[in-house]
Amino acid sequence: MKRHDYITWEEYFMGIALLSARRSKDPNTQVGACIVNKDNIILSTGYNGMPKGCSDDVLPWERDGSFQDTKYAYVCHAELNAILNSDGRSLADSILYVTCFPCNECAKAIIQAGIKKVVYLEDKYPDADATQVSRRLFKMADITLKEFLNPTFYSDLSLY
Ligand SMILES: Nc1ccn([C@H]2C[C@H](O)[C@@H](COP(=O)(O)O)O2)c(=O)n1
Ligand SMILES: [Zn+2]
Repeated sequence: MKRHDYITWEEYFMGIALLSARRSKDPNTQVGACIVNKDNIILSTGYNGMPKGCSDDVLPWERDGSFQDTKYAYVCHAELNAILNSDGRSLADSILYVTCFPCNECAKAIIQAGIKKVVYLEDKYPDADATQVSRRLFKMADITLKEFLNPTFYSDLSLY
């Protein structure tokens, strides 16, 4: 008889997003993303990090300071990296699994890429302007938003 306690597709893809986040060098917030098509095939993954060829030993990881001296000016977000890592595969009607709610810049890229659903784990900055703008854009663009809720699964895996 087959086993029945296997993980769901959602748990599997969010698990991959969580594992991707562990590649991030960001000392404060590690974010991972996984994009999947309607046949449950993984199209791409990504995590937040400095652009290719730009040393993450040289660029700043600080949160505070002048624009040029903080990470925010340089870091590529996990969602954008996942979109750019898709290597020409169509992302039309795909689903994005991401460990942190997308910012407004990523929301624009998500919409333009044709992603139709965003499953997120944590809404870390719910009151931030970037989050409010994202929610507004997702609503207008008819993107489905779903919060992923399954703390037991992740504490079992010690991934989160
Ligand atoms: N949806 C998101 C949100 C944030 N990030 C990245 C950008 C930074 O590397 C980090 C946030 O840093 P914090 O302000 O929390 O110190 O996470 C992302 O990739 N995707
Ligand atoms: Zn973003």
